[in-house]
Amino acid sequence: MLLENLSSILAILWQNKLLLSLALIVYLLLKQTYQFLNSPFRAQRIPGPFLASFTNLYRSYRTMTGTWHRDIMQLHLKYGPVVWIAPDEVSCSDPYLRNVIYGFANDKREETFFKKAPLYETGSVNEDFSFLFEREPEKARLGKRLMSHFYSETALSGLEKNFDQAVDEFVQGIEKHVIQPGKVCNFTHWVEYYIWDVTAQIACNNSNGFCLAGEDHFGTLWGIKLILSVVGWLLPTPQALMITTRWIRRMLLVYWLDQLFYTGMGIGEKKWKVPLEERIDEVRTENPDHLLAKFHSAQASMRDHYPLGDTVQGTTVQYFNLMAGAVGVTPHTTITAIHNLLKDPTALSTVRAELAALPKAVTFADFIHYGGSNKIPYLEAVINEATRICPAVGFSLSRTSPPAGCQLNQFFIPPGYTVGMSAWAVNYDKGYFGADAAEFKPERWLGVDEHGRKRASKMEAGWLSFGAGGRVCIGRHLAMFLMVKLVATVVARWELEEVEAPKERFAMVVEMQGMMVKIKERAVEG
Ligand code: HEM
Repeated sequence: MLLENLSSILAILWQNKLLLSLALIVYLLLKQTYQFLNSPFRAQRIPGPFLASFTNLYRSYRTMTGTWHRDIMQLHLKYGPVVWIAPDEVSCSDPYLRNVIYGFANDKREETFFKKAPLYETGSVNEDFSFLFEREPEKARLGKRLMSHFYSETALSGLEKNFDQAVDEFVQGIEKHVIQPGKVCNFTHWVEYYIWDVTAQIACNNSNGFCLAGEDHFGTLWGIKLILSVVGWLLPTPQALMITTRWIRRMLLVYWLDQLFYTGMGIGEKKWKVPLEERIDEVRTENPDHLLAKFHSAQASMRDHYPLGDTVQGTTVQYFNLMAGAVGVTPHTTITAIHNLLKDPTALSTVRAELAALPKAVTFADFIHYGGSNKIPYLEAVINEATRICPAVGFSLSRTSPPAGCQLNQFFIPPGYTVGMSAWAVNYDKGYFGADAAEFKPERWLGVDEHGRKRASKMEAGWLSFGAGGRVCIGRHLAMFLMVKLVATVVARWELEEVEAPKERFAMVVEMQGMMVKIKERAVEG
């Protein structure tokens, strides 16, 4: 009887599409209302905008408009350090709570360890290990043990000639295509060309020639941005995971993914004629010291944990992680550093004086901390400050509240709910970084404070630009290397006149789009 009634209701709804849509809307409203009324966040009166506590659409809409990184700062200014930002998620901005959420995993910490939230799965497109999107702490630890040392200062220093080759090509490219009277160029694009060229250099010992040509071959850079934007838009939308599988997501992006790998491995437009596996074998056999060969050789050790994955896909996932971090993220911090130096003539001349005191162009040995002596502390402070003031990873680093739940100030977050921090909200905290937290001030990274503690250590213990704890960015040394070489070259050689300031746009990364400049040779005294 019940079944008969139900099937006749369904039949009526199916015949009347308007009624069906209305029924769906009523169902969703009832579900959201039930979830809202029973939320532990409501019971504890965690503050936040009503719409955000009721529906994910609030955050999705703000993400699509490209302003979420600034919106979340405003929410914290208005509502305090813990804010209800989505039906099952709170955001926290208090730097002192950073180590509660982003600790290290170990066997004894299962009850209190915060795993990456399910939304990270949105970026997973196959069965292989991905640093960025893996949620299981044990697997992430394995990946770090096997592969993060590829990105250590020492390992990267061994590839310095590849960085220098890309810098040379950048200089040649700017001299050939840009330095002409009155010519205005999109400098954001040029920094992207340089970082893409370095990436291909250190992974494949291959000169991709973007800088020499002064253009993005085959829409490759556009492809990386497209992939990151799509993933960024889908991250705050849990429905994306309900209606897609890894396979569907891969099929949606496969053209652009393959384009990236083939271009990175130096065969661009001939790509469909050469099987990916063959090309990887060629490149890694010829260049065993470069990153692609290392990604490939680590695959055998991953197989016990990823029996469904395979060596070619596993290698390309590592290459994608490198491209996303380097080409997707680092240009925008570099642009922030240069933009702020142009606005601050004193800082610019301090950097120039520091570089002029070096016997030759800056080398990694001039500034690495491990076993090295830092000869360019001010330039390093400029880059750190740019990374603090404009954290290019703009989304909340969401985690799942652990089996024991967690205490965030006066609020208890039960297990299974999502908690996260946005570097934009954390890095501007006046209580931690000072009343001038919103200002670009490299000096805050230098010297010691009134208690004799290194200022840089305090900054690093509070900021969130590279994440924190067990899932901290593995590419931060690479990012520094990329930025130091480029910023040093630009400010030492040329005068830049900013014709149009860069414009911020949030997708997953906060891009600094369209910094338009005129460039001319610099007259150096003596
Ligand atoms: C200025 C440049 C960069 C910034 C601001 C940055 C920022 C971040 C942040 C905030 C995280 C933490 C994500 C999370 O907890 O969910 C992260 C993770 C990561 N970054 Fe970076 N990154 C940068 C450059 C790079 C580069 C050059 C690479 C290249 C290898 C890279 C690779 C990664 C990877 C693979 C992870 C995931 C680590 C894990 O979850 O275990 N990043 N990055």
